[in-house]
Amino acid sequence: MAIKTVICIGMAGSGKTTFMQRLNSHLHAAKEPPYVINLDPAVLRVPYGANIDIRDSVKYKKVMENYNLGPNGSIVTSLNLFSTKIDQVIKLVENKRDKYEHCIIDTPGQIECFVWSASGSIITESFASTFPTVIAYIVDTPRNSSPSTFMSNMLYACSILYKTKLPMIVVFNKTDVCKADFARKWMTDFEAFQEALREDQELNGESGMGSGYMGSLVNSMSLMLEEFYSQLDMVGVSSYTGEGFDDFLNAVDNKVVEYESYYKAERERILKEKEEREKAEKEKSLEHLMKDLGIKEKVGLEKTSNDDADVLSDLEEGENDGIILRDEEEGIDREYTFAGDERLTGEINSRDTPDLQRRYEEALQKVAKSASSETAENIAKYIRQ
Ligand SMILES: Nc1nc2c(ncn2[C@@H]2O[C@H](COP(=O)(O)OP(=O)(O)OP(=O)(O)O)[C@@H](O)[C@H]2O)c(=O)[nH]1
Repeated sequence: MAIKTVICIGMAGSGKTTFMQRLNSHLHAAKEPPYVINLDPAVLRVPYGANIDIRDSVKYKKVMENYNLGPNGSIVTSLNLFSTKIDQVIKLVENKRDKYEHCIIDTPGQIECFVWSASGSIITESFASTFPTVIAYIVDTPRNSSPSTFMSNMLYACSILYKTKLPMIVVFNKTDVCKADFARKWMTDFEAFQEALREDQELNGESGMGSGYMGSLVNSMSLMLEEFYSQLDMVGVSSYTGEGFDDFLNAVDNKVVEYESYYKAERERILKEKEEREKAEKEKSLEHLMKDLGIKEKVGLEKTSNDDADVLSDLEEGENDGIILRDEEEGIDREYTFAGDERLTGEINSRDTPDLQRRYEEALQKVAKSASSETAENIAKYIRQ
């Protein structure tokens, strides 16, 4: 049986980590313990037992020092370094398919570092192409009770939905402080949202968010979001009390069915199209090259392909698979770490290893796009010159 994967994404402070902790204990109580992954390299304390923790592999502070980066740059670089090993992570999770029903993943609080980075896409894609994967978008309910903040958050969720092309559940967290009924109403009844906007304007006058330019922008945006809302499931939960977690798990099951029946086929179609486009481009570039060289027959086209280029991973399969003890006591044995791979941990200075930067960039490039068409284009350009 395929492991259902839930990737938790949300604005800083929305309660992702607390949600993960509660979900973990909820599944433990139901005798279905999940496989847990932490992808936040900057978090100080992980209050749940993680089976895979990025902090074991990449030392966030060392990356900051060695690469002269600020906090966000270091998070992105740590994720980049980690993503070069994602195939091994996927293999590990795959090997657990008989033991676990769910795999839950926590992501960095700096949402853009994950959602809009190349490594974030690589990690998400890798999971989504192997397991039925669902995005849980965590929202801080009390902070989103004003129509304009709500709208901004929904627009962000919308961009994530269209970026990842994965089924999404909007999780209104902290319902112990503020119930999520208003959100459900706003998402299903356009008139109710308009009414809330009007009330906001009356209450706050010109200084209110529902007034002036902002008001008309939010108004027209809410029309556009109707289509987006129709693709979503929403649940209200409290990570403090555990309220709503059964609903959340039901929503995950619904979305997994949706993933299998719609998203999977759609993803495969997009990937196939992309592959065909790249193949056509590659052949076109090679044809140019042959023309420039004055060779008439298209000899050895396959040979010039870079398909056999070095694989990302330079660790042998199975290497470092041993159980490693972590910094703090979490009551669970971590199953995987890249500790010992100095390039990842940042234990050594990049200046001492001149090829470090190059290998890192190469690895990313190989994943990001097919190198072969680019190589052919470069050769053709060079010869034309
Ligand atoms: N009342 C209430 N507070 C909550 C709930 N969930 C989280 N919090 C609080 O919200 C704050 C942020 O929670 P975190 O779990 O650290 O949020 P996060 O999204 O992981 O934070 P970053 O990783 O820093 O972005 C903490 O003070 C939590 O105690 C909840 O269900 N109810």
